[in-house]
Amino acid sequence: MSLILQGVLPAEDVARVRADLDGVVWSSGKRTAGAAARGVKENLQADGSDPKVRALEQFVAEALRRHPMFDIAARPARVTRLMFSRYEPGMTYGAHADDALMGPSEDKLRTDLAFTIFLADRASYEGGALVVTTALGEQEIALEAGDAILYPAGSIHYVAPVTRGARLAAVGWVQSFIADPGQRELLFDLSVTRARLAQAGVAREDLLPLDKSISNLMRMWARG
Ligand SMILES: O=C(O)CCC(=O)C(=O)O
Ligand SMILES: [Fe+2]
Repeated sequence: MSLILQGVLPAEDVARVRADLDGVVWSSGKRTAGAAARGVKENLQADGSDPKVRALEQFVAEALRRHPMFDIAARPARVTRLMFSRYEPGMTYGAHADDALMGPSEDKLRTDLAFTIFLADRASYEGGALVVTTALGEQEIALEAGDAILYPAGSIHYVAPVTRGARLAAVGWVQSFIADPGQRELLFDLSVTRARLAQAGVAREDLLPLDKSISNLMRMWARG
């Protein structure tokens, strides 16, 4: 399941992140690419060892975790560090599926879901859509600054070449408590329905059997 998360960062926070990123060192994205992706990855990445970049990563990661849909869509057990990427005209990231395991060798996590938080104003660049292959064909995702997409890390996807301006984004990966996408979608549907029923005024005690089912399915399926 893929999901758009609207308004992960409000406009003023996007502006702040962008201003701070203006002053950092950018180097070839090939340094952080897995073996399979190295040949097709042509972008720039902010230097993750810079404390200023690290602070920005944390700021953006906290905003993502606070988004009301992130938790029920991803059921995150662990999240990688974020990477800030920049694509200037001619830059692209060719078709690939993400590595199944990421992180330092002693502490790898399984990448169930990938996310991209778009940071550049949509009108400020051309090209640069994230294109994800789904059962229904290719889906092009180019969102407003501050919005994010959550999608299966195991899908084939690419970033279309940028033809004008600069595409700026933060990307990262999630290991979900619910590894199976079908089970995760089922829990998502139940949680969304629960929220809608509560909003429509259904009494708390009448929602208890549904709450019990959601938490017992979680208990049945969750693996840390
Ligand atoms: O920038 C994006 O939208 C996706 C980048 C990507 O596919 C990756 O870093 O593996
Ligand atoms: Fe990727």
